Amino acid sequence: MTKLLASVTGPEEAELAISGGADIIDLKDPAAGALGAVPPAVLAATIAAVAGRRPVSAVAGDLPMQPDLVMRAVRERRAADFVKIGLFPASREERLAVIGALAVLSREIRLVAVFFADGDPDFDLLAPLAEAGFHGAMIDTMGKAGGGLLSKLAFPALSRFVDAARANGLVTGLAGSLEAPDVPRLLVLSPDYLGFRGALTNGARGDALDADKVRRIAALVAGSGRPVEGAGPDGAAAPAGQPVHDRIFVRDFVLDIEIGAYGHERGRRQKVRFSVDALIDRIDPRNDDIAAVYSYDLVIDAIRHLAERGHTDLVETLAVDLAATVLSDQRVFEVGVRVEKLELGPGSVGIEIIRRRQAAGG
Ligand SMILES: O=C[C@H](O)COP(=O)(O)O
Repeated sequence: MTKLLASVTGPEEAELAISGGADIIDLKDPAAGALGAVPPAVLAATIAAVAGRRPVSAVAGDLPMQPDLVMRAVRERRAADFVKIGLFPASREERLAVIGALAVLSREIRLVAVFFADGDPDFDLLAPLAEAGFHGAMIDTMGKAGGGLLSKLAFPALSRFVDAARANGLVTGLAGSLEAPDVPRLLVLSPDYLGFRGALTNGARGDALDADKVRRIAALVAGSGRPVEGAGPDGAAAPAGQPVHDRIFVRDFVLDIEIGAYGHERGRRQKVRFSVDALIDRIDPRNDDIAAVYSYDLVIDAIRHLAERGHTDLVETLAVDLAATVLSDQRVFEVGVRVEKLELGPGSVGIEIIRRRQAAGG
């Protein structure tokens, strides 16, 4: 299950984060950069205040890729349960030198490497990180303006990161100006944790933490916040004679995809148009919560994911796989998928399928 990592500035905010439901207390000075470090004394005070109720992580700081500097910063924070080290922009050799030097500390300190979506992330470093004994790897953003993680790294790339990190035995985390609507989308990837700072305050990243904001994000990460009390299993009860389901749709979504059974269709991409209609539980007007709805974002992410998985011979396969992904969300009752190839003639050719959730036990 995905956990909530909350970045805090010290003992007081740690207390708020714990009361709001955070699973990991991550010490950071937001005013000092993406991975701005707090002094070791603040780390010690926070560890004492948290008193083992939650794991505490500390960041090493926004440091250049110089082994001596990074080693010193990590050693100073060895009291933390995890120390996060940013893989800031540098040559591969420079980053490898830092990773190699840290191997000696990985026996006594759980190290987590932080890639930056907007800082030349090199996922080929996941294997060297695992060899050096790192405990985990996460992605964050260096810049905190101009959009969050999903605007800086596409969903398929994030999916590849989570899969590759896991294949290397690393714990995985995603962060970077994440907002509430990002949570259900990223939960699809089942990262070990999602990290937040900005969304846990009442304003900017540097403002004070707000326990209610933590609570809301914690509920989303836990996958709760679905129908409100008394709404019944299908959301708001439908008045007699009215439909019990609503429909969300994505229409005419065109992507370039490697598809086709003919030889001339291999090794190239062609335009494919997707339209999806999903019947979902009737929307409950009392529950204005992103967690309560099955969002079209989830459909779009699923389409993009399919488009990046490599060559597929048949549109039928794409349609069936997309329908299965959409239906795998318990909030979807029935799905219609239309997949059309657009470059085989003056019109379009393709397939349209409808799939319905099997009744429980059926
Ligand atoms: O480790 C998580 C970060 O502190 C995320 O901060 P942010 O949500 O403000 O980008």
